[in-house]
Amino acid sequence: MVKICCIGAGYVGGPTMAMIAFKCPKIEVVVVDIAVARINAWNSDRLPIFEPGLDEVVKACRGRNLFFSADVEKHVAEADIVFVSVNTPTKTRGLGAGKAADLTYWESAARMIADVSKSDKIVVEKSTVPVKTAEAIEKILTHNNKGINFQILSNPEFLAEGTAMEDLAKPDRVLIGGRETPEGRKAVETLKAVYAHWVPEDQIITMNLWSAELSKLAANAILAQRISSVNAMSALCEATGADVAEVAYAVGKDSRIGPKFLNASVGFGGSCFQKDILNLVYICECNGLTEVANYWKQVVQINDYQKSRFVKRVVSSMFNTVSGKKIAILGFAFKKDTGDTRETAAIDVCHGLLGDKAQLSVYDPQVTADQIMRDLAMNKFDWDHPQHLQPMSPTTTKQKPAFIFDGRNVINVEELRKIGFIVYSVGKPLDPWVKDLPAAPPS
Ligand SMILES: NC(=O)C1=CN([C@@H]2O[C@H](COP(=O)(O)OP(=O)(O)OC[C@H]3O[C@@H](n4cnc5c(N)ncnc54)[C@H](O)[C@@H]3O)[C@@H](O)[C@H]2O)C=CC1
Ligand SMILES: O=C(O)[C@H]1O[C@H](OP(=O)(O)OP(=O)(O)OC[C@H]2O[C@@H](n3ccc(=O)[nH]c3=O)[C@H](O)[C@@H]2O)[C@H](O)[C@@H](O)[C@@H]1O
Repeated sequence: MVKICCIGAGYVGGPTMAMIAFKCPKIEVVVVDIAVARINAWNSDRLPIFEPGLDEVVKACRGRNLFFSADVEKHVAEADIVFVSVNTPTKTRGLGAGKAADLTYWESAARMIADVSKSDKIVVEKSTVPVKTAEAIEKILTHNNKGINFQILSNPEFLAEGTAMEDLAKPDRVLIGGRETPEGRKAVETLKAVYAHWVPEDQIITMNLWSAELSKLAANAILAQRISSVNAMSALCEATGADVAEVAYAVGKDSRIGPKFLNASVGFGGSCFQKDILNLVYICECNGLTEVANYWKQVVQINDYQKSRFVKRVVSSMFNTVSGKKIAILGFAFKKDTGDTRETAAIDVCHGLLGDKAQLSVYDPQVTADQIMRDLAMNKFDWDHPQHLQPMSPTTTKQKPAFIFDGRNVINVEELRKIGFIVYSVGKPLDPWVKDLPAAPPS
């Protein structure tokens, strides 16, 4: 029986391994993590992450051929294939801070694999990593040469949160990169055989290691670029009376472009798009490709612009101040069907509004109040200007007129206008109220 161990029981490790166990009953899969609370949650009735369809798959396999354990070293030592699915966040300090990927977690996982291994292993990069990481990992693994053969494969993950189980069950493609040596090719075939249990062979693409590593960064950069492109258009739509949904529909009908990922929004969020593009920017800079780096940087800059544009719309619509005004924020996670708040646009929007002293009530069915408070904790209360000393205008106490600002274009504008709301929707023809206000007043 092939034994798989996955280091990292997060949004990728958990669902991915659950799907492998589900589709391959003869393979034993153990997901390990240093976060004991997370492992306990995976072993409980309340899984640590919310994903539609995940509960059912975990329940079908847990205790059969799917296990969650905090005994990291034991299960790594016993495995034939070790997936590494640890976090690779943006570095916050040192060389490349604010851009480069922080590979601390990856490196410590690799050192541990090297230390505890007593048999040959295939080590699979599941985390999103800078191109050429496999070379560094190889060096770590073979540093204390104990006569053990390690083959490194790149097998980036393309699932999106909220649809992870669907994406895993029917992936557009599975990508495997390996060394172009007989041992490398053999390792690629071994991993391919795992996915071939449910993925058609022509959808399992194999290539060299560096192409596979870079393909992941490229895919995320191009997806995010589509959103920034349509969001840039949304600003022009508002200025001209065009409707971004109509424009996106017309553009997406071109079969060369396609309809997906053209929804204008308050900006993309999530743990990966921004981090992966910044990482790409850093890699370009390190390779002396300044123009290429600047090109991709612009995708993130437009995303930041879209978030601040949204906040400015809210503030300027409500008489240029939201101080003391009650604002309900519906939805806090970075997209629907997830409780993940990492890099959610809602944090920036809330910070922008809190900066102008708005009173926020935030609700999201998948996010706890504690989590929201933690995410917003960076705000400082303005002690010099206590709110109770500030005069309340009649409009702030009565809360009229009432406004709705739709950063997702999901509400029925006409119905809400009928019952008296002033409505702003990203990229849509402007409400007469908003129309005469500057799109982006000076901050
Ligand atoms: N979240 C997503 O939708 C996707 C994420 N990715 C990539 O997958 C990787 C993981 O992402 P997530 O699952 O979202 O992160 P996560 O933060 O949810 O999970 C990572 C887990 O690794 C554990 N960990 C860290 N160092 C460890 C060590 N040395 N030993 C054992 N456990 C360790 C952490 O405790 C954590 O539970 C990242 O590189 C990300 O870019 C790729 C595709 C989709
Ligand atoms: O590497 C990763 O982590 C993953 O990143 C994204 O997945 P994810 O971030 O989970 O979710 P998306 O559906 O891509 O949405 C990202 C953000 O873009 C926003 N978005 C998406 C689509 C769109 O048309 N408009 C738009 O604003 C979403 O609301 C969300 O805030 C990619 O879609 C996955 O393929 C990739 O594996």
